[in-house]
Amino acid sequence: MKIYRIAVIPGDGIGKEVVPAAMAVLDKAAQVDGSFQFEWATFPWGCNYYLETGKMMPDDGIEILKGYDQIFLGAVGMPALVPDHISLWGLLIKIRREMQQSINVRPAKLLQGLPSPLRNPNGFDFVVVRENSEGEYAESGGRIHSGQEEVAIQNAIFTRKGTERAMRYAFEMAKSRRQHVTSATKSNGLTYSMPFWDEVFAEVGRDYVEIGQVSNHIDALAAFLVMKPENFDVIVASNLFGDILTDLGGAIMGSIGIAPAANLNIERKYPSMFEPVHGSAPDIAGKGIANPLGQIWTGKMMLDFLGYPELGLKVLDAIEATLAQGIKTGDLGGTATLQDVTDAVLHHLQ
Ligand SMILES: NC(=O)C1=CN([C@@H]2O[C@H](COP(=O)(O)OP(=O)(O)OC[C@H]3O[C@@H](n4cnc5c(N)ncnc54)[C@H](O)[C@@H]3O)[C@@H](O)[C@H]2O)C=CC1
Ligand SMILES: CC(=O)C(=O)O
Ligand SMILES: [K+]
Ligand SMILES: [Mn+2]
Repeated sequence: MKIYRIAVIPGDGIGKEVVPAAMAVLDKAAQVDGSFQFEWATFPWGCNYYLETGKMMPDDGIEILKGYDQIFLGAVGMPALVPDHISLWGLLIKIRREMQQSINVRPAKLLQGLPSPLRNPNGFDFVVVRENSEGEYAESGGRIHSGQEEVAIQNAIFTRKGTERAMRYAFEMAKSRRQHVTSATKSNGLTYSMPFWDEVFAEVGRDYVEIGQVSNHIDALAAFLVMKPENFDVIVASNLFGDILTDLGGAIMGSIGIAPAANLNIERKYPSMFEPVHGSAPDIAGKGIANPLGQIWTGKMMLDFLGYPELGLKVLDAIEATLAQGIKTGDLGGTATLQDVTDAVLHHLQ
């Protein structure tokens, strides 16, 4: 029997609730398949750990994680007690960087059984390929002076290597989808990074003449996702633009609580990390009412990456069957608890 050793980091807030729910679904999926099992190792890293030790994870945390096949993470952040830039950069973004998880794949589509808040969702089905290692999220800059004289500088870093890597990944993905890539730009406002981004998109695009290719400014693109989301297939975006577009992707599905994501080390040299789009949702944490579907769909993406796409589809079918039954948490307008939804998914997964 094949064993997958998965490092689990529930993290903070609702991460602690949705992760065990998704683990139960993944264990059931493994049972349905019958050829493999998960062996979970849970690490209590996050903001409570920080409040006790002064660190979000131990100094050898990255080395520990390298010993596992993949990482399954919930969410990080306890903004009332730990500043967000400390908590996220000390754990989530640190893992993304040090494990060279350079691509963040975030699908969004109209689900069976879940009406979109859009009047005309037109069966939209797109994937955002978010550059995940650089761009606007760069530890480059500083703060000087204080009071009225204070200055803050935040640099964005775009390398040819990182930019090209994200774009090639997007074009390759489009080959097995609907043959179209949209690039999110803002070259009318950002005078260095985005003209460079556009040039690299045009260059890489020449290797994929059979794939449709369009650039949209990020502001217009955000509006198009609301007005005609069906026009998009693969969207390639920088780190910040991709971050914003994918909360929007969740919202037009029905809730950011269902949006999944995968931080991929595409070279498969280090573990990849599977964590949903949403954060730790402090406003609803600890009540048992968080939507576990984003974390469960994220688990489906881990199954895909491990080489079980048909099993992954069964998980997505079970999610849709649950929604079609009307078993929905409060973010989707329902009254079901996290446990009700998880039980229904487990029931439908046969
Ligand atoms: N990848 C990560 O670990 C992320 C962490 N964060 C962190 O999470 C904390 C809260 O950030 P926010 O900006 O409030 O974003 P958030 O995604 O945690 O929450 C935004 C809104 O969506 C709702 N929501 C999110 N997930 C839900 C779910 N599964 N079920 C039902 N409702 C859900 C929340 O209740 C809240 O009203 C901060 O510390 C932030 O830095 C934020 C985004 C991503
Ligand atoms: C940090 C964050 O919001 C994200 O990676 O989606
Ligand atoms: K998350
Ligand atoms: Mn985000």
